Amino acid sequence: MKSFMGGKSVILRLEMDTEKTKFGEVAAFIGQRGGDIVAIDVIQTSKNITVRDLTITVSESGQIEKIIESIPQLPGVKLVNISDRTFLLHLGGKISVSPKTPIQNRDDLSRVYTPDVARVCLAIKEDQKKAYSLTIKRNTVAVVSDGSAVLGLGNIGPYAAMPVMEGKAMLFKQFADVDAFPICLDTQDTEEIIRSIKAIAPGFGGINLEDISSPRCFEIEERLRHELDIPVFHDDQHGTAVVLYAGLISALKVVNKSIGNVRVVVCGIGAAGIACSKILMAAGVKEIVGVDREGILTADREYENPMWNWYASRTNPGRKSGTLQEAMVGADVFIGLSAGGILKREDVASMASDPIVFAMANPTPEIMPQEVEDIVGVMATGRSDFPNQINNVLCFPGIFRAALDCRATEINEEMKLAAAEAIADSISDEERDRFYIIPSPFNTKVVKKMRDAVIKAALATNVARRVPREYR
Ligand SMILES: NC(=O)C1=CN([C@@H]2O[C@H](COP(=O)(O)OP(=O)(O)OC[C@H]3O[C@@H](n4cnc5c(N)ncnc54)[C@H](O)[C@@H]3O)[C@@H](O)[C@H]2O)C=CC1
Ligand SMILES: CC(=O)C(=O)O
Ligand SMILES: [Mg+2]
Repeated sequence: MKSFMGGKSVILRLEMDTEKTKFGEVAAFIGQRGGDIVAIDVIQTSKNITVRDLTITVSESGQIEKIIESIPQLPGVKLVNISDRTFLLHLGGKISVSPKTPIQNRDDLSRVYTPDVARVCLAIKEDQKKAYSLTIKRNTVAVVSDGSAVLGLGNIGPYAAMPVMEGKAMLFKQFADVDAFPICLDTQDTEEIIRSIKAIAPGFGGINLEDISSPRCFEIEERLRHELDIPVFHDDQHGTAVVLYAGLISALKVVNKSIGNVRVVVCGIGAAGIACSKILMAAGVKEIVGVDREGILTADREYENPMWNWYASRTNPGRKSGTLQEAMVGADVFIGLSAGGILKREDVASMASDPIVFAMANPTPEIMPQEVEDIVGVMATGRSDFPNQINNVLCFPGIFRAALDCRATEINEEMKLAAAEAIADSISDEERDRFYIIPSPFNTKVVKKMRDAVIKAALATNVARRVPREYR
């Protein structure tokens, strides 16, 4: 049987002999096995035979496979076809390019293309800044990956990375009307990546680096920030840190603890884990203990990864050593940016009272919310199907909207902080509770608030090359 890789939604095409089984019996049979029929399409009917597509969702992975396996138990019912809705959504890719104006006659053709386009080209040659007014540059961002750290799936390469990058491009457009292109590079060489991105930069107003593994991601971003005059933003570092910070401010209010007094464990000292730790240090967290595959990072050891030596020298003031389990004892906050399923209920039970657990690995969190619901103060994941989604989708559309609108040369610390505060301010004290610490990506207030706050920060720090009309 086809594997659904943990999928929770499927379309089953069933042929039913209505003399042998009534549809109500089929529906009840599926319901008893945990399937919720959310749509029914009648494909064909004849005297005794009816063919229907049933769209079924389940709440737990593995249930779809069980339902499919048990269909032969139904008398007179034949399984004709199985479609995975998620794969259907990806057929042919998720985005396309469409012209802003139709080309209806030869006159249109000569203006959008040759000969008239040449005059526009020469105007830009004369004054390169005109690229912002006469091309797509001012509203376009490149979403660039090398496929080396895709979600928590690891180094799956540039072809397999494309669905995520297409998804990010969709989110840019839907949430902030930014035109984004997914670009997956067939190289994991630092210099080649830098060269490739610099070579494509003329057509873009910003570069969003995505799912490039650490420590290469740090040098790539740093070099590009200096060598390009458009914002370069590694989403997994800064987008994640902005949203994490906003989520933590809110969660601490729920459990009534202060940022200066909490003990924080960060698991996964890669791109996201390091950036999140940096923002927490800047916000006044005094005790952070970092844990990676080799256990707790401590200044008593020398690591091959230069970022880990840097990290160990600035965290773990008590020079603890040992395992993740040992780090968790008495901690107030767990921040997971590592891999799925590595945290156990006992680990959470060993934390301080009202623990905050942000299990942010995708697609599988370090621990599933249902395993610890009754013993956590606040629980969040990076996923869309649980409450409290802490995910960089809340940041990158709005922060780039602002950076493009004021033609910022970079996205600096002040702009990131302004973005975090705008997210946190989108929830009032009355609204906030343990299941609602962070606004939904569908909350249209967030991008507007973020745009305003980030543009003001860009203007105040002199990185804006254009003052949008409403700020003049
Ligand atoms: N919710 C969100 O918005 C975001 C979530 N993430 C998630 O965070 C995770 C890491 O992403 P990146 O930092 O971009 O990748 P990365 O490859 O730069 O870093 C991952 C780090 O986790 C460590 N790690 C892996 N398995 C581990 C284990 N069993 N125990 C301890 N450490 C382990 C690796 O050694 C590495 O240092 C991924 O699952 C990703 O999906 C990343 C960015 C945003
Ligand atoms: C959300 C995201 O960017 C990641 O998991 O890598
Ligand atoms: Mg990512």
